[in-house]
Formats: sequence, structure tokens, C-alpha cells
Amino acid sequence: MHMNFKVLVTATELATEGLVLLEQAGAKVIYMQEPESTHELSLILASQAVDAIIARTVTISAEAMAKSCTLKVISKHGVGFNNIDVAAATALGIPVFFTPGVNAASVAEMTIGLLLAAARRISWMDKEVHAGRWSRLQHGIELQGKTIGLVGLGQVGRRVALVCQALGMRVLAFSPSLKTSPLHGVELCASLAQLLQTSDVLSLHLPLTAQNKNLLGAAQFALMPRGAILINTARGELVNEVALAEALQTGQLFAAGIDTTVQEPLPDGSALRGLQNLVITPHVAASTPAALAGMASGAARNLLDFLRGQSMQHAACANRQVLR
Ligand SMILES: NC(=O)C1=CN([C@@H]2O[C@H](COP(=O)(O)OP(=O)(O)OC[C@H]3O[C@@H](n4cnc5c(N)ncnc54)[C@H](OP(=O)(O)O)[C@@H]3O)[C@@H](O)[C@H]2O)C=CC1
Ligand SMILES: O=C(O)C(=O)CO
Repeated sequence: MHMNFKVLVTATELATEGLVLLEQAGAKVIYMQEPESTHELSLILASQAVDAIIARTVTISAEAMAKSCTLKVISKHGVGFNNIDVAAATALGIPVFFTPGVNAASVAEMTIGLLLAAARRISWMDKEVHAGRWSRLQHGIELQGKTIGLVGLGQVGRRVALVCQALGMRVLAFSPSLKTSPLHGVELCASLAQLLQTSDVLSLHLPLTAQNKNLLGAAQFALMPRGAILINTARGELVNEVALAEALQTGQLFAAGIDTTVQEPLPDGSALRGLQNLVITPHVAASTPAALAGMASGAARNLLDFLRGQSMQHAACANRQVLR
């Protein structure tokens, strides 16, 4: 069915695999010039008849949604929909769809990359050698025989668990809704505190919600064995960044590897800037061609199916009640 409608992508581009689906359906696709600008988002929604948003990382607030009289559906390009005010969308009868699983392999691979880079000080040594210094005294640590604690054991966490087992690590996990472990050899902890106390490495793989903002701060780092490693490819706001910087400076943490920060892009005055034992990437864990294709086509398909009035029974929806 050919339709006449407008889709706003909150980025400067969309992978061809999604774009083709939209264009074949007759959509006019528009983009943002500054993908992190809430101001630009509001301006577009106020001035153009947008029917659907494909949401990347910019905040989609109640105020922004209220600017539009035509918005019918929000389709998250990815998994973590914490940047979307789902309660406000629900009040307006707007469903929020997302695309579980399609980026999990890429995110798990980045998690392992950050873990190895942090444990073996790879990024720091690389900079040293490029700068003409042959520094061989910064010993990294071996992971075999160490314990990794996973907070969240969903699509990403499970993949990370399997690779860590192959590295010879003991794998523990905390996920409140799990009563039995879904993976052979992965032991469940009864509480986050228990996980923290027993983990040489902690890796975050849970969604950000209003309840778990600042899940990790000074008190939680103090519970961990001295010299532990933190990996965060989930969301920056799960971690108090000032406490993280201090733990890295005092040696309470040996190193950290993070792909997400509280504010993105990382602001000039951030406590995290310049720390030698911090490996940091700009929220790109899911930015491989394979994952981008999966997210773009999944997000496009979700909004098209919804606008065509098809059954959304099998689609992942953050506010399924509006579909009834
Ligand atoms: N850096 C990046 O580019 C990317 C980041 N992400 C982030 O990673 C997160 C995980 O992704 P993914 O594995 O695909 O998501 P999943 O939904 O598959 O897994 C999340 C898991 O976390 C569990 N969980 C929920 N609340 C808690 C809690 N308080 N403590 C411990 N576990 C909890 C969930 O359990 P239950 O379902 O029972 O509630 C679920 O098993 C996403 O929410 C997203 O924020 C994801 C993709 C890309
Ligand atoms: O899928 C997600 O949650 C992402 O962060 C993708 O960038």
C-alpha cells in the first residue's frame, strides 16, 4: 500500500535497509542537522506535519511531543528507550516501539573489546607508542580465573557471559526477575551488593529507568574488591561519573571501559576527561553496518506496520496498552 506521510529520523542519516522500506511505502523522510538538539527537534515538530519519529538518542520529551498535532508513532532505532517520555506518549495515545536483539552481537563485541582494552591498558599503551615512548612498565591484568559480574542478563549480557566463559572467567549475574540461571555455568546472585562484593569485573547490561539512575556510586565502588574493572555499554546515567572518576584516580578501580556517558557528547568539564585508566568510546557499540541495518529496518517496519493498521502483537512496544 502506498501512503503519503512524513517520518522524522533524529539523526543525519538512516541505513539504506530502513530507508528503502520507508521510500517504497511513499514516506517523505526528513533528518535533523544536530541530532542531540532538543531545540531543533521541537522546531521541526512545531513546523512540519510529522507522522512518525525514528528515534536515535536525542531526548523526546512531553514538551516536544506536544508541539506536534500529527505525530502518531515513535519507533526507537535500538533497544534503550529511556530517552523517550513513554508516559507522555501513552497519555497522547502514541505507541513507542523498539527493536530488541538486532544490535546485541555488536554491543557484546564492543563490551569485550572495552574489557580487554581496559584490563591490558591497550589504549593507553597505543598512545604512548605513537608518541614515541616505549612504555613497558604498565602491567595489565590477566582475565582468566577472574570473576565477572553481569548486571542484566538479556540479549547483550548473555552473549558477554558466553565469551567470558571462553576466556576462562567465572561468570556471575544479577537480574531481579530471574529465578534460575538461563545459561549453563552462570551463577545468579541474590542481590547487587553480593555481586559487587564478588566481582573483579562488573559489566552493566540493564535498561536505564527512573529507579536505577546512579545505580553505582562511591558506596557501590567501595563494596568491590580493590583494583576491580567497570565496563558500561548500557547507559551513562547508571553510574555517578564523579564517583567513577574518583575510584579510577584512587585505584579503587584499576580501569574502566565505557561507551555511554551521562551527557552525550561528553562535555568539556567532565570529570572523566583525561583519565589514563579510562577507555571511552562515543556511544558506538551498536554502530556497525550489521546492527545499523537491523535497527533501521526494524524501526521502519514497526512504524509502517502500525500506520498500515496491521497487528502489532509480535512487535516490541514500551506502552502496549495504547494498542488495545
Ligand atoms: N551502547 C549502545 O549502543 C547500546 C546500549 N544498549 C543498552 O544496553 C541495555 C541492555 O540491552 P539488551 O541486553 O539488548 O536488553 P535486554 O532487554 O535484552 O536485557 C536487559 C536485561 O536487564 C534486566 N534488568 C532489568 N532491570 C534490571 C535491574 N535493575 N538489575 C539487573 N537487571 C535488570 C532485564 O530483566 P527483565 O527483562 O526481567 O526486566 C533484562 O534481562 C539496553 O537497555 C540499552 O540501554 C543496548 C544496545 C546498544
Ligand atoms: O539500542 C540502544 O539502546 C542504543 O543505544 C543504540 O545506539
